[in-house]
Amino acid sequence: MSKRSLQDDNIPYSNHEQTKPHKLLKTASSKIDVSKAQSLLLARLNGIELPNELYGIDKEYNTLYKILKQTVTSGESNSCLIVGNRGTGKSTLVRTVLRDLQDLENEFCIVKLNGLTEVNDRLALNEISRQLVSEQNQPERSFASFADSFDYLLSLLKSGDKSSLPVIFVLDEFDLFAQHPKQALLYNLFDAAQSAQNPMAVIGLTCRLDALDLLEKRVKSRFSHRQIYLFPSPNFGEFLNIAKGTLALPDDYTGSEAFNLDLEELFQNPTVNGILRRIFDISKDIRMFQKICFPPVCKLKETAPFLSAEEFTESSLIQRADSKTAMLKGIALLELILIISMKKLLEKDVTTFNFQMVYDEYKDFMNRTQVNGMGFGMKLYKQAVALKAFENLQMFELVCPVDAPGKCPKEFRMTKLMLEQAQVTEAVLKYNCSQMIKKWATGAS
Ligand SMILES: Nc1ncnc2c1ncn2[C@@H]1O[C@H](COP(=O)(O)OP(=O)(O)OP(=O)(O)O)[C@@H](O)[C@H]1O
Repeated sequence: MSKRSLQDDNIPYSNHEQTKPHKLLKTASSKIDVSKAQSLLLARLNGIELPNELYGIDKEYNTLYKILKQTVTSGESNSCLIVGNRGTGKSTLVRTVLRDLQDLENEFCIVKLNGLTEVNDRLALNEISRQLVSEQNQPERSFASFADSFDYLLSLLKSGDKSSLPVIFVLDEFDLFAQHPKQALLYNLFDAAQSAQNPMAVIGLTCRLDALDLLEKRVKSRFSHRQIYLFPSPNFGEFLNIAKGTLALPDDYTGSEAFNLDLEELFQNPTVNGILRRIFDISKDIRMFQKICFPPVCKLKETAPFLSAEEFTESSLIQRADSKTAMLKGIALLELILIISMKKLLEKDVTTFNFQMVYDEYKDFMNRTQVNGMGFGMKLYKQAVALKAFENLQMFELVCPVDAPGKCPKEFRMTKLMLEQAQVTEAVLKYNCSQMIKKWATGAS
């Protein structure tokens, strides 16, 4: 079960007293089964394997475990909605509870549906029947109509020896099921759960806080109104624990002790800590960190069995590359120079500008470099040519008008740059152009 974070609230990890990994232990027991460890970590990153532990959601775990245990052991029907942002651990929570329930003696069936794939009630019913049929070893059947299908499903639930088997329905992307016409599936499921024909639990997972409001009155009245809320990690310590939990090896893995000690060390590395801090500050989205983990995990090998901080840095830079900066790689030099001119205007607190102002800035730069005799082999383009380049930037939506065109001539229409100054600097530094332009863009000239 989950372990509480030992960190205090809102205290960065680096401020804590940390147990230094024992270098000797690391070298002495570095015999790690790398390919097994790599497969496990990749399975975790892909959401196939569950993490070692759940962090910070003990209460929610207990609530759900209690609800489902009652269904499995005492035959009580129930329904519950788990609400939380993307990546807050809804599926992980449900899967962990279901896994732990399987340790009990009692048998039960699980039916998993997803609103993204079961886009209408007919498909959902076929899927329910398919899963129940395969669970209960009954011959597969095809259905001509919705009614047939639902009748067959109910007969599976009600009749025969197997009728006593509790069924747990897990409805991922629950809000999408509410968009099905008449909400027939939800109505029938909640109705069956409420009328206790057969022990069953209906668990809905959703990101929408207003999911309940999407239900029709007759559906809502059959729902138990139990809701479990999950939130993103409230403090950096917990976020670090979840991130570390994704990469830690279970104790029964060969060399897990050395690997986990090295992991501790890695998380104390200022660069890796900085990457995590940035993700925590921006979005608290653990999946963003997991994306960064793929290349370092893929590069594990017998000769390099530990995760490397350099790989994390490189991978995070690739993940951070945004599409606009990437787009700037392919633009013409004149277009880039116009963008730098706009950046120069932004530096002077001029946030909206027309072509004429941008061209003047460009002309100024060219004159300065020519006068000092430091030309970089580029002549001053005529205004008409520069205007064409400016229009190209508008076409790429890197520059956008601030108001309706009206009768104002093109050169004087006010526009704004759709890039951050940092994005421009980053793009210029990567662009194959003269040092003089780079210096100008970075403010050194
Ligand atoms: N409290 C937690 N403890 C351990 N791991 C967690 C926790 N919360 C999230 N994770 C990890 O974050 C990842 C995303 O979690 P999960 O898939 O359960 O999110 P979700 O809320 O179901 O997202 P979605 O709404 O997109 O389906 C998983 O790899 C999971 O292991």
